[in-house]
Amino acid sequence: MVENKVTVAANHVTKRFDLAERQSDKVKAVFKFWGKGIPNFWAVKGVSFEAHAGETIGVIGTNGSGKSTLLEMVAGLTQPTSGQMTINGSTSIIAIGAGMRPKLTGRANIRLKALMQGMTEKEIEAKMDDIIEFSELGDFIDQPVKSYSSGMKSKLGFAISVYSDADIVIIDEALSVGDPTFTQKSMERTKRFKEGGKTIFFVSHSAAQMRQMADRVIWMHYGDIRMDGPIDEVMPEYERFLKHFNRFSENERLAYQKRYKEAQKTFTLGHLKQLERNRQMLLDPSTALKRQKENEQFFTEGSEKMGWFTRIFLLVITILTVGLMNKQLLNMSWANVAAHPTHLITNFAPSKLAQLNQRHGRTGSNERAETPVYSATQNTYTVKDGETLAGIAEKANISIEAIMQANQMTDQVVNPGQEIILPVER
Ligand SMILES: Nc1ncnc2c1ncn2[C@@H]1O[C@H](COP(=O)(O)OP(=O)(O)OP(=O)(O)O)[C@@H](O)[C@H]1O
Repeated sequence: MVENKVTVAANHVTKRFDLAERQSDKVKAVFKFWGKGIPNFWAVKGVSFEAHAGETIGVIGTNGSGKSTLLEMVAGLTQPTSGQMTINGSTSIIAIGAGMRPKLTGRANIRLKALMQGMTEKEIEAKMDDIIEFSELGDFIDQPVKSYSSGMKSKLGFAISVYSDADIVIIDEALSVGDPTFTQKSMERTKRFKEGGKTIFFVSHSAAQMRQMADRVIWMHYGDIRMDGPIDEVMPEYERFLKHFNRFSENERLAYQKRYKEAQKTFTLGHLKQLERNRQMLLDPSTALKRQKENEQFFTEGSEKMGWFTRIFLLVITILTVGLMNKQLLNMSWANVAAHPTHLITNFAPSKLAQLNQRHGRTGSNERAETPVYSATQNTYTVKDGETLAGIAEKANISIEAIMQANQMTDQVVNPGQEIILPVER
């Protein structure tokens, strides 16, 4: 039976955002396998549900509870951090301005979105007039979308989706900004989707719209599913919560939100795994271990999947590469590479590299440089009391410039006890 077909299956799905504000934090985020230092925020904390063909599922929750993040994962616009989101069919999301190119006209956006949803040019041409008529945008269809009001964007998005024939339609608050006549017309159309066996996810803060549209409701609460069930069971509970929440004083409300948001920052996949283990034990202790093993994959994220062996292997490769570059570029011995591992970095400024290239006889035009070539296969020399750079240069029969170049010195000051490189002319 069509109605029993599972179209969406979410299995312990999470979504983590990095709260990295500064650029340096973002650079650190690239090296995630080091793992620490970037504050996390878990917008979705391990949700599981199944949706079927012919179901209209309302998604409710206070602001920031994770509704849009969850549905963006259903639409495939963003990937879960961990867990599994299985989508069985094509998807279409209608959110205010979602997927619209603001600089293109309404008509061009229709064409683009329809192409992305797999329609052929011929199909688009055949449906174009109907889509424009449904959108009620009239002459504005040839104006850039950036000039549209949010209601107009929503009308355009809705009109495109009505004709896209996707199996899973996600309506994320798109009906909250249109005028009542358009909203009513769109709701009627959505009901027809349902009759056609599509799965509809419907987000709205309007209890009346929810009651008119949905037969089942998922209540999102700070990244968790607080309730999932028939509308007659979930809506009264949600309304009771809202009534209670709205009676809070400003301070009580802030404290409540802070407590939950804090839990979203300190959440870990280990914690989720433990909760699931406990749940399995309560359900059936005899199969709990088996289930635990089957579910293991859902509690690791991409970067965590990198085992310790891989991490150590990568570390060794990185050290060897930097060492080899030091040796080749700076002509250092392995002993010197070990003694000055950061030498390459301090030499890496473009001007320094140019100096090095010159030192190695490499010029931009691949010609050999005329200037003497010094090798940093050095003698190191310890500056004695009262010695000057000029005196050392004279004794060693090397120019002051060559010594300064080999040691990246910006002035001629040397101090007793300081180790300097005396380069050898090749
Ligand atoms: N790119 C992002 N980076 C950091 N945090 C984000 C990002 N996107 C969303 N969030 C946070 O994730 C949480 C969930 O956001 P989401 O938009 O999914 O909530 P919502 O339930 O749809 O809210 P609303 O009803 O206001 O639309 C919020 O606390 C939000 O601040």
